[in-house]
Amino acid sequence: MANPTLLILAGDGIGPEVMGQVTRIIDWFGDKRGLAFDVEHDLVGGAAYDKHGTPLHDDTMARAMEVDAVLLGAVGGPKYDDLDFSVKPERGLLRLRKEMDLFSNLRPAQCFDALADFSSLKKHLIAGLDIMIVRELTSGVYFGEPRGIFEEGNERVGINTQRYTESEIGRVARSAFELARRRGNKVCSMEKANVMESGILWREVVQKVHDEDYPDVELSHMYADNGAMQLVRAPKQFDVILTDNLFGDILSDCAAMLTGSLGMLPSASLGAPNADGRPKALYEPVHGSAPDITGQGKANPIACILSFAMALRYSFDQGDEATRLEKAIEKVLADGARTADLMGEEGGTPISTSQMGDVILAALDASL
Ligand SMILES: NC(=O)C1=CN([C@@H]2O[C@H](COP(=O)(O)OP(=O)(O)OC[C@H]3O[C@@H](n4cnc5c(N)ncnc54)[C@H](O)[C@@H]3O)[C@@H](O)[C@H]2O)C=CC1
Ligand SMILES: CC(C)CC(=O)C(=O)O
Ligand SMILES: [Mg+2]
Repeated sequence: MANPTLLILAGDGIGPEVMGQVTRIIDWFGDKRGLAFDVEHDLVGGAAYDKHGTPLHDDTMARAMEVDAVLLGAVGGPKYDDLDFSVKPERGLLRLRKEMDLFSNLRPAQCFDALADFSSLKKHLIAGLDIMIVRELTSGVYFGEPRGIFEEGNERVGINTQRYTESEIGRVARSAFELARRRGNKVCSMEKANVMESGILWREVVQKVHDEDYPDVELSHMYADNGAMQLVRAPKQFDVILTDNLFGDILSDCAAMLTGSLGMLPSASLGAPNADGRPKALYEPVHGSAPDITGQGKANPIACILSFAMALRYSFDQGDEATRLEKAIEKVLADGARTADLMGEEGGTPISTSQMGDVILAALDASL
């Protein structure tokens, strides 16, 4: 049987640095576990703009549609801040999400025991934390029309449109309920139904999908601003949080700090299952290109490595191998391995991006 195919788009800033460690881990699974992938590399974001004048070449888009999974590092950076909006690096990533129809973005926030002291919250609030944010990814205000900056009288007006159809809400709600059934069986849906019509529709559709097909799952609704507050007040009250594109973007960065660092949070962006039952999928860390630490060997590669673990689980039916990788990360953290972002007030000597890769590979070897 042919090997599964992986398209790696390392992107910009720390993207290539963290992805460098992921490729070592992919090689390890090929060498030591007989789990070989056919890996291809291509450009996205500013790197693609520099070569092709577009943040995502059509050939790259076409290949993303064909492979079994895409792994992405990060896009963007100050070098590209003044580019026309249509060719900004971030547009390359948004095009991938839209054209691959990756409507369900899974952003798990789990607190590793070894980092429970490191979070900016008190230990008892986050020890054992395990929540899953399900963020709608292909619609909402990031894509709605009209959008743009227009002349209006003697000044300019910036417009973005929050737009959701019932079917867009329904399909992501289903994915959240399905996930909840395999976890703590609870979904909290977050919107702003008090001030936005799209929020009213969101709440109605989520409730209807629940009542018709998932009555066994515990469902609650919360305004997203209260949700942000509750996430830092008592995060363990949540199991699955279901929310839209914009609120999900913000709430997941917030959830990252519950786990200690934005450098720890992975994500999976999934579409509807293909004929073979496998969804189109893109895996990427939640963080961006981190221009402030690019090129210094300081980036934490764990979010990107955990994203590959999600690929093993969700695209390749390799849940046991995903767990092996997650346990290896748990072990190195327990042994005290820390990149600079994980240094607490007590200080200590951080290890570099590649040294974090070294110790995780050693822990994988020890797992055999
Ligand atoms: N999915 C993507 O490719 C995303 C891209 N971006 C883009 O990235 C650029 C920078 O955006 P920012 O707002 O600065 O967000 P960011 O996530 O790149 O960085 C925020 C802060 O977290 C730190 N950080 C992030 N990842 C880290 C890691 N792995 N290890 C250690 N520290 C880490 C950074 O050093 C920075 O202080 C922008 O161009 C933005 O549009 C932002 C978010 C997501
Ligand atoms: C297109 C991205 C830069 C938006 C973002 O911050 C994210 O998806 O996390
Ligand atoms: Mg974000």
